[in-house]
Amino acid sequence: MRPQSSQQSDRAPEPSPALFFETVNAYQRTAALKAAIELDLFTAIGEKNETVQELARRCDASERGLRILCDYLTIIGFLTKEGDHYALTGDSSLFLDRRSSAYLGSSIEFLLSPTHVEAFGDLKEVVRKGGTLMPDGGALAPEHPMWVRFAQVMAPMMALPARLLANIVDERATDKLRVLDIAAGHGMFGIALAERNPRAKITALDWPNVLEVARQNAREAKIEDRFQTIAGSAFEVDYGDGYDLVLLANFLHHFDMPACETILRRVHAALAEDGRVALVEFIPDEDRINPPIAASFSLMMLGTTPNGDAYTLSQFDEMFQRTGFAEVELRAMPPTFFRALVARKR
Ligand SMILES: Nc1ncnc2c1ncn2[C@@H]1O[C@H](CSCC[C@H]([NH3+])C(=O)O)[C@@H](O)[C@H]1O
Repeated sequence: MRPQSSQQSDRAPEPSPALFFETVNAYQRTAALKAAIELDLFTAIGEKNETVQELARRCDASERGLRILCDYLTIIGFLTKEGDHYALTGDSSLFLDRRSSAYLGSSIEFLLSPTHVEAFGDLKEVVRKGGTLMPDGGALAPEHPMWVRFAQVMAPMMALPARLLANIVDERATDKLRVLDIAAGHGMFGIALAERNPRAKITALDWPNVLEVARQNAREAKIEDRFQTIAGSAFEVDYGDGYDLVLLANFLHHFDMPACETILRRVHAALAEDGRVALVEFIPDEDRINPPIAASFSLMMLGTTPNGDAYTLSQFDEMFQRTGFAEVELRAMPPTFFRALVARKR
C-alpha cells in the first residue's frame, strides 16, 4: 500500500477512469461467470484439477481459453492463484461447486434467461417510460413461463431463507398452524414450515403451471398430505379464511403501493383474529442506496415490471397502517440479503 500522510488522506482520491471501464465491460464479467458455471469449472477446481492442463481435460475446453478465463476469475475474486495452480475461494467453494448443498449455479437459468436480459436491452427507454418495455405487464403477465423456470431453478437458493423464516414465525413448531403461501412459486417457504411443524397445514397459491413445481417439491419433502393449492391470480381468487399465518415472500415488490394494499386487505380478511402476515423482501434503508444488494433490486423491478419497487420500511409501515394491520416487526435474515416483516392482524 502507498504510504499516505494524514493530510493526503483527507483529500478526495485522484480521479480515475477505472469505474467507467469496469462498468462498461461488466457484461464480460457476467459472461465469464456464466461460462465458468456452464463449463463446471468451479466443481472441477474443487475436485483438485488445479492447473490449466488438468482443467482442459476435465472441462473439455482449450488450455488458452481456460488460462485466460481462470486468470480473469482470479482478478474479479472468484478464484485464487499460486504459481500455475488455481483454487476456490470460500464463497466459490460454498456457492459454485456443484457438490455443495448451497450451489447457486442453476439460478443463472432464471437470472440470465433471455426474458431477463432483454428487459435491460434498452434501459434508456425503460427509464424514459418509468417501467418495463416487455408486453402485457412483463413478468406479471398471467402464467408467464419465466415463473415455472424460477420455481424449478431457484428452489435450492430459497431453501435457506425458507428455513430462517420458519424459525422466525414458528419458533416452537408445535402449535396448530394454518398457512396460506401467496405467490408460493417453488413452495419452499410453506414446505419449510411443514417440515419443522407436524401440525402445520399449507395452502400454496400461484399460477397453475407454477403450482405443479410446488406440488412436486411438497411430494419430495414428504409433506404432500398437508399441502393444498389454490390456482389463479392473488388479486382475484378466493383465499378462504381462518389462516394463522399468511406468507407474502418476494411478491409485493412487483406492484405499486395501491396494488400492494389491495393484496394486504385481502390477506387481512383471510386471517384468523390472532393471525399474522409475514413478508420476505429486499428492504432498502430510507436512503434507498443501502444495503447495496437490497437497494439495487429497484432496478430489477424497473426493468421487468410496470410499477414494482423495493419498498422501504416506512413505506411498508404506511401500507400496513392503511390496511388495518398492527404491531409490525422487522427481522434480519443473515446470511441472506432478505429481511422479514411480520405484522399482526390486531
Ligand atoms: N397475480 C399473481 N397471482 C399469483 N401469483 C403470481 C401473480 N403474479 C406473479 N405470481 C407469482 O409470484 C411469484 C413471484 S416469485 C416468489 C416465489 C416465492 N414466494 C419466493 O419467495 O421465492 C411467482 O411464482 C409468480 O408465478
